[in-house]
Amino acid sequence: MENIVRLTNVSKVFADQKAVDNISFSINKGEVVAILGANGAGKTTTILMMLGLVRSTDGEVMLFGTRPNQKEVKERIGCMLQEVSVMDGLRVKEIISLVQSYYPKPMGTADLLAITGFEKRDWNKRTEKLSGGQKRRLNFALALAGNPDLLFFDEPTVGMDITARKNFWDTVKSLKDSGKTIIFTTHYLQEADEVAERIILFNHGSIVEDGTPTDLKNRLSSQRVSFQAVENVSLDMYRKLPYCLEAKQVEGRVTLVTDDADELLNVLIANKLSMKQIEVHQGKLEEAFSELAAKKEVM
Ligand SMILES: Nc1ncnc2c1ncn2[C@@H]1O[C@H](COP(=O)(O)OP(=O)(O)OP(=O)(O)O)[C@@H](O)[C@H]1O
Repeated sequence: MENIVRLTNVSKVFADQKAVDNISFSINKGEVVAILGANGAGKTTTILMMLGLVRSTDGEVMLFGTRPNQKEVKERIGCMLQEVSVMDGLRVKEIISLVQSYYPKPMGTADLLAITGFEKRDWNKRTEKLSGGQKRRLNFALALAGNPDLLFFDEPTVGMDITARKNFWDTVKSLKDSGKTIIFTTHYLQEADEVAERIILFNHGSIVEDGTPTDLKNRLSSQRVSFQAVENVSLDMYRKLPYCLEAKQVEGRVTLVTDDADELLNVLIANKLSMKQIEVHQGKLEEAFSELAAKKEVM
């Protein structure tokens, strides 16, 4: 597996503020990774260090086995940052062909149009005439113009409507399928849950969790097993079962809260409890985060 990003004991101090505190992680080719955390947790600073735009105070940041500020790295990365700023006075097609010209193997204009969903009639517009959504689309096109192997998106869907957001993430999935590595931040947890294969969770400059969305949900949130009770069994009986944390009943349907739904189902079956219409509900990422918030002051 080709290593694309490696951070080793990286810290960043701004004046008297420790923004990033001794973090380490590595990312392999083709991974789609979400960096999550509350405002000010250190996500953007970490991305800027990976882009070579901010120097770490301590530790080592390596991209493609070398320093991020090297030309051969810059030719392989693309980014869409939070601040939307594009050069005024140029037409969309001019700024795109300018950026394409910086790269040895840029993405073709037809592909860029198709991937970013730019309307051909907007291609001739001057950038200052673009709407907010069109400016974000232009930033997306500029991130892809060099046909990079590694893409960074810092809160890419802020200000996008629901359709634009869905199209954006569908595109990200197809970029992943074409072998690109993608790192993004978002405050929309559902996006991270649906798109990311891995979540790195920041809290006050440190990494507090690193795993798949399912890992995080299993580790941090409770699952529920619910069923239609066939026999009249008291809730206290369920509460005494191993792996059952809580039991409640609404209109004949029993819901058991558990930290291991598989084991609890085994126990229910071993106890020959008759059940109909069994459902297992996994916790949501929001619940996992609330649980962490209670424990570690995250989000
Ligand atoms: N250039 C800077 N100078 C001084 N302090 C900074 C600078 N950039 C970031 N910080 C501070 O570092 C901390 C981490 O900021 P960062 O922007 O990395 O957080 P974030 O997780 O991206 O937050 P958000 O979700 O709000 O974008 C914050 O306390 C912030 O005020």
